[in-house]
Amino acid sequence: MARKETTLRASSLSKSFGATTVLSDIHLQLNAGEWLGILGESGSGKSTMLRILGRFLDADQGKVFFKEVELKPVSGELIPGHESIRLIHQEFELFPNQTVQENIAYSLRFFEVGYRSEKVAELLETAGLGYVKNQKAKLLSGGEKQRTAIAKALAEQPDVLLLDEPFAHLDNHNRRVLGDAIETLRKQQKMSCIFVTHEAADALAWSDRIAVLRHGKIIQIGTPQEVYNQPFDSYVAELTGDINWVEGGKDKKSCFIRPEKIKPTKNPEKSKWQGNVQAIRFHGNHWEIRCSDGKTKLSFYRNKTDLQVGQQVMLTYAAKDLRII
Ligand SMILES: Nc1ncnc2c1ncn2[C@@H]1O[C@H](COP(=O)(O)OP(=O)(O)OP(=O)(O)O)[C@@H](O)[C@H]1O
Repeated sequence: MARKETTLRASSLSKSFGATTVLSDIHLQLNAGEWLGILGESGSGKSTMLRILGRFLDADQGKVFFKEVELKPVSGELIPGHESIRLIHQEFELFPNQTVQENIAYSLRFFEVGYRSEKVAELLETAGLGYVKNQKAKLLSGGEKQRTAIAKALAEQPDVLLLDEPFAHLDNHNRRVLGDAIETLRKQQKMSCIFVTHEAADALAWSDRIAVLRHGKIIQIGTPQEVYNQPFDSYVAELTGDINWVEGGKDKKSCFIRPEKIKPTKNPEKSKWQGNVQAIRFHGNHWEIRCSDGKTKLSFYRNKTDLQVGQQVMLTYAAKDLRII
């Protein structure tokens, strides 16, 4: 099997601010064309890691390689960053008094006029920005600013795009528009991308692989399916989705089942658990039904339901869907 080409690689990175260790022994590899999500809670060190990978901040220890060439320290240099790596901060860095298309065109200023116009038009179209192309950047909404910043960065055709919370503060619709835009542009330009997020749903939906960061350490790296279905520990299990802890493991948090794997049954022979409905919540595309037998709580999802609060219910699940950590 052909070996995957690595665009960015971090080896044993550590970083402290004063007495606080923010990153500790980070090993990471970004494959060519890959979309890697860094999932972690606020303060886990995500932005610090991106700044080191983008060569905006030096690690105390460890090395970063771009296409297996070690990046030089940034301290003491006038211009931070790297020509093939673009970091988009939460603050976007647009020219506020220039229009959307002028912002994007700026990244292409060294190219011939015809090519530049063609490329700007293409990026406006893919990023869904045609309707605001003549709007000054300072007048854009958060989602439009975010898309303009990404289109501007992509105009430079970087090998690696680093995105700091790209979906933060966006409603569902804009989240989808932005995600689709990045995905299309990324495929067209064969770019690799690392994005950080504290939202498990975004990491699961957009990543080829997810690295889970906790207190500055990567505790698991895997495909979204691996991280969701075979979490390394109870922290990852709870971070990545709703969970029911059930008996069967070595302690209270070692055996679990996801709510979508449980269903109600009317057949006592199939029943694995019996309790009463405590609450029913509507989530748009499914109902969440929370039950209790006085000792344990179990919740499950249904597309439709005629259950009532207080009603007795028997639940069943397949033994293969129980996960032991
Ligand atoms: N320049 C700095 N000086 C001192 N402490 C810092 C500095 N930059 C970051 N920190 C601290 O390092 C820790 C990690 O910060 P970082 O911004 O990397 O976390 P994060 O996971 O990106 O958080 P968030 O999701 O809230 O943005 C925090 O406790 C933060 O206060």
